[in-house]
Amino acid sequence: MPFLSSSGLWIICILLVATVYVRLRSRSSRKRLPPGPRGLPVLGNIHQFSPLRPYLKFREWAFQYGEIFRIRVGPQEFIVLNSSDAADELLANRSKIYSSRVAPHVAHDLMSAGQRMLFMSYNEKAWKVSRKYIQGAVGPASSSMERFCRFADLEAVILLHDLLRYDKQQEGFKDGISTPSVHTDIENHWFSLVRRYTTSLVMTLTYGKRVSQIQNNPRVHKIYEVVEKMTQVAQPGHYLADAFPIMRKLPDALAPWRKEGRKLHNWEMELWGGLLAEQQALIRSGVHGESFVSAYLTARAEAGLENLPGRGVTDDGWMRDELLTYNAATILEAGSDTTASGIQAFVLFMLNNPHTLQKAREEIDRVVGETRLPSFEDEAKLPYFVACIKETLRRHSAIIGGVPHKVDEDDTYKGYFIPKGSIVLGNTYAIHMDPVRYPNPDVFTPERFHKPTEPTRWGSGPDSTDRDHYAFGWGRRYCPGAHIAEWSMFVVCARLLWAFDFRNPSGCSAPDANDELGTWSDGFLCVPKMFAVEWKVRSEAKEKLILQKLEDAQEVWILEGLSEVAR
Ligand code: HEM
Repeated sequence: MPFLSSSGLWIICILLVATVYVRLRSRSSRKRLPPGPRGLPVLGNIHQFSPLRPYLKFREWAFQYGEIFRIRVGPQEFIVLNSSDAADELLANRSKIYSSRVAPHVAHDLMSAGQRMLFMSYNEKAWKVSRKYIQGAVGPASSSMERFCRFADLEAVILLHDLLRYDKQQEGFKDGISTPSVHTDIENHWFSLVRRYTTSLVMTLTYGKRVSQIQNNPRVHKIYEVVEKMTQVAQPGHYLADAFPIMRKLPDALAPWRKEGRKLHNWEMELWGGLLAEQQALIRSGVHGESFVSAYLTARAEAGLENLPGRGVTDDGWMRDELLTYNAATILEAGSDTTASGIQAFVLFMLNNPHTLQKAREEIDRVVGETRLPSFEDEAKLPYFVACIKETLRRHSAIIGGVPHKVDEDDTYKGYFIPKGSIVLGNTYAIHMDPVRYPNPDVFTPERFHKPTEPTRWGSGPDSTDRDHYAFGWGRRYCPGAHIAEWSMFVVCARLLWAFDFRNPSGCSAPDANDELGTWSDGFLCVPKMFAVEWKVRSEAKEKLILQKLEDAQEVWILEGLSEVAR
């Protein structure tokens, strides 16, 4: 059978079968699908948008087709919702049937061995169990928020101190030597100091271990490498086997992605599995801090299940080791770069809008004064500053394109048929840039959210129809870490404004926040590219206070008995 040796012919056969399948399916459905651009047979619209920046094309199509449009990626139907009304109605009000996912085959089945909850279907027991525990560890319950606020308060002091020291190291800035506005080495850049803050925080909540230093810390850098790799591998269009399920039946010799996916699984498990094994050893030795994983392992051991290797959940709902380690990993991954980039984006918008920066700083100075740091308790008295954070999340949230959901049953919306199994995407970018809902959407305008006489309402309020923005998604897949993300942005950004006269180094101008391609990275996480900032402390008194708070923080770490994450 010489023809079988040609992978090209195999692929053609498969594509032909897929074409026939798609044609038959579309003929059998006489119902009215939403409008959308014409695509190619078999491939659909896959060639019409950049898989690394789909949100730009999706916004154009939103203008053209209105609040709902349909495209096809291979055989996969893709319904895009471009108004907050449509997204609220389907993804929130009808979330019982709109909360699944279409898992990318290579990223989920192979790289994650089916254990990454972000990709799991709504009806999977493993998702329900995972969601419950993650929500408990990082969600809005008062016990987790109390723990989070205690550690965030201390970690934010360390960040201030790191930036004080960082400024002193950047002699080039002070001498007026021009510094490139785009760096490639994150290791010694202030971006990594913000990453240290977010990663240490989620590491403490998850494993009871701190990250005191990010430089020369390959393990912590690897968390970011895994996120980068995973989001790249999961990108629609990256593998034909994701779009054409029939290709998954090919033998190993014709399916190079299979070997690659399994290799990636082993690579990431060196990190995640290592963290779990260390925690198990600590528990056995009786010396371990308070954390999500240690509390879970202790409870599981008390139920007589100390050793529970393997994947998934038991019949009575206990997570086996590999699912547990992936859930811990999910908190580390989802809670690190997203929040760090939110803080970096805030700094970028402040540098782009000096009058806003001045107004927010004046509010903070008025409420806080010189002799103490801004704290969580100041929130109600800082409505303009809170509005600046909301506007940052509206104008450019890290997951700018939204995370696709899948619908589990046939449905209709305003007369349009939405077939079961379609991917349904809340088009966050188009919604956030809707000129009716947000006049002059390109312009950074915190005033649109500034309501000084009303109590503070964060994006994470319970009612999705009454939200200021949609940076955290919708319905039953709504981001469980939204509260801690917003609170981190609150405490860190307030302290940055209070402590530093941050500005562009002389000879550099801030990157233009409206330059989508030049200033923001591409990919699933669309975050600011590195840019230079001079961190100049605003007064000696403030510097002294930061140094004193640093000593207090270090005493608390010792009292809490928090160990350091091994490098
Ligand atoms: C500014 C920071 C953050 C942003 C913009 C963000 C945004 C999002 C979005 C858009 C989703 C998908 C929602 C949907 O499918 O409708 C999501 C899911 C998720 N987020 Fe966040 N997030 C942030 C921070 C965090 C933090 C700090 C954590 C945890 C420590 C976290 C944990 C998760 C998890 C576990 C999911 C998956 C939920 C599921 O699939 O059921 N996120 N996030």
